Amino acid sequence: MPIEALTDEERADALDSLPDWDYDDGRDAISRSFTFPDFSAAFAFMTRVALYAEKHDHHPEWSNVWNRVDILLTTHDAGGLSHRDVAMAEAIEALVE
Ligand SMILES: C[C@H](O)[C@H](O)[C@H]1CNC2=NC(N)=NC(=O)C2=N1
Repeated sequence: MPIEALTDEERADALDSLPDWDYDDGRDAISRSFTFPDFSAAFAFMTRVALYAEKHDHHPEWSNVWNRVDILLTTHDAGGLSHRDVAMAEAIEALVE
């Protein structure tokens, strides 16, 4: 079964439930920046996200500069935002709590 992008209604609900994430209209993606006390903490966070990504076969677009990690989530196989991105954003939120 191919992965489907979210419907407009599903997308609106997802964005409501993820208030700290920005919506990128051009990419049909969500993004958020995280800052940590130092590189070590940022990289530890990335390691935890990476483990989630491998387990769920869903991978972030991201970059890291010292204590900052910028994450963008979209589903390449769906050409836009899917339930996989929402699940990953929720998992990331739980990781940083
Ligand atoms: C073959 C493999 O299952 C796919 O390429 C997976 C891997 N990780 C992925 N990650 C993301 N973000 N989108 C995808 O469509 C995707 N597809």
